[in-house]
Amino acid sequence: MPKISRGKKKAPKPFWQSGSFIFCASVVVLSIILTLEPVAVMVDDYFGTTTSNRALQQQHRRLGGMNEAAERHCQENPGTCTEAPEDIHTSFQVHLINKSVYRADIHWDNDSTGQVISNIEAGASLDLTVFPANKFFITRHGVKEGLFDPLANRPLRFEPTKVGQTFVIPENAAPSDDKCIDRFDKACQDYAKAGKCWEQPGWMIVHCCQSCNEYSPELDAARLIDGSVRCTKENMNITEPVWKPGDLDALFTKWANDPEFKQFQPNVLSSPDQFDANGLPQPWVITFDNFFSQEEAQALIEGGRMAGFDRSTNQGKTNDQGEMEMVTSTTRTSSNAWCIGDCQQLPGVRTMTKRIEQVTGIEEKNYEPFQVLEYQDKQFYKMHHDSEGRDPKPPGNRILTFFLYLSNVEEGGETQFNKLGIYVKPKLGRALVWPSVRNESPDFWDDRMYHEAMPVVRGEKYAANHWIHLNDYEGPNRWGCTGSFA
Ligand SMILES: O=C(O)CCC(=O)C(=O)O
Ligand SMILES: [Fe+2]
Repeated sequence: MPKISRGKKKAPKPFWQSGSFIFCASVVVLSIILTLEPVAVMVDDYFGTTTSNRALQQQHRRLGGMNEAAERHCQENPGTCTEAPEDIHTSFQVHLINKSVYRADIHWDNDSTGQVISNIEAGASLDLTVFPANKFFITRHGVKEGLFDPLANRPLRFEPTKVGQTFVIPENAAPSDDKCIDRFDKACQDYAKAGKCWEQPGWMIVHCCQSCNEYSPELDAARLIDGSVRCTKENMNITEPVWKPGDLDALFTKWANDPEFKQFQPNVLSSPDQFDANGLPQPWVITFDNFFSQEEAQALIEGGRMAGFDRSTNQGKTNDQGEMEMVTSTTRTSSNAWCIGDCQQLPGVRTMTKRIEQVTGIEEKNYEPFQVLEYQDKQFYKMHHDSEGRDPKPPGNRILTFFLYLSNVEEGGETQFNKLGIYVKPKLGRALVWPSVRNESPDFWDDRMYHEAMPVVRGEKYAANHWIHLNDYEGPNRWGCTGSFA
């Protein structure tokens, strides 16, 4: 199911609720009960040859009710529960070689929007375990932009039929020159017919341009597919930024001094009253040590689980359609989930956002959805900045980070501001707040605000980011103009 930005949409029936899946799951369970030894051997075999698929696993877990053994089999053998094979032993291995210059994702074609089962580096090869009738398609890594066979001008697809087959992503495979195409045949037609092109224009234009042209011609998807045409500030109605010079200082000063904020236990860790070695005023960093309840923290953690925690990614290059490639991060080993859809509606999540709106005076439309973070043993996030010099995208720079510690951590997991020498210990209920821009120029970053998450030494760390932008974020996000569809 696609992550259509921030809105709600009726999900297509997942495959594990289909008759064929139930049949498949029953076969797995029965095989395990009746012939424990061979099935165990077979599953062991699979471990070495397939990449476990966390997203799939989490979807299964979220939906619940699935037999544990069947669930494990299907998780560890991505793509194997798509069709009802007559006999579970009919699975077989095929070989995939990537001669292209692109790192590619392999999607199991589920007749919807596909399910990533593995990825393959440029120049690498891979063994895949598949079942008869499984179909696959290939995209650039991290976005669903299909790789095409340029000679045939067709998306690259493969449909294994026998053991040992080798499939090749050719040297000159590349995204199609024609950008106004449907990335998914049936799903695009179905969504466009159901009026989704206007409901979720960004996702639909980028993924289903051809169908939007056909079913909602007045949207003019063929023109808007070009990110530089679609995402202008004029089109996005971006007018007044939420902060003018001086507003940043005024807000933090109020937090530090006004009695109405005492209930949140403000604690100033750095402020312009202090001076650095060059005699320059220091930036603001503040904690509110009693900002939210345990129930609210739990709501965000649960919401994160509902949305599905995935290994954290960074944003990579932007393509012509305005999508940013998601690149698995090496500087960040944690997992995160975007609190969208049902998560966003949880009462504890609503009250948290409302409180942040109240204390900042900035409306929710300028916020990214909560990003919930999960750090297990030894996981970290190396030094980085939450914003960039001058962010040219319509929402503009992230101006403020509201960072919420959703758990206590036995040891480690501090947030360190590398240039300021400040360490903040995780504590349930504590909010750490800092600006990413300068008081005198809120559209430009403050390069002193580099920070990092120290490795968790003992225990687990849960936390959440609420990033606030200078301009409206919600509108540009709906139109696919923020670089991603989270
Ligand atoms: O986990 C932390 O302490 C900081 C995380 C962070 O900086 C981020 O997610 O951008
Ligand atoms: Fe950060």
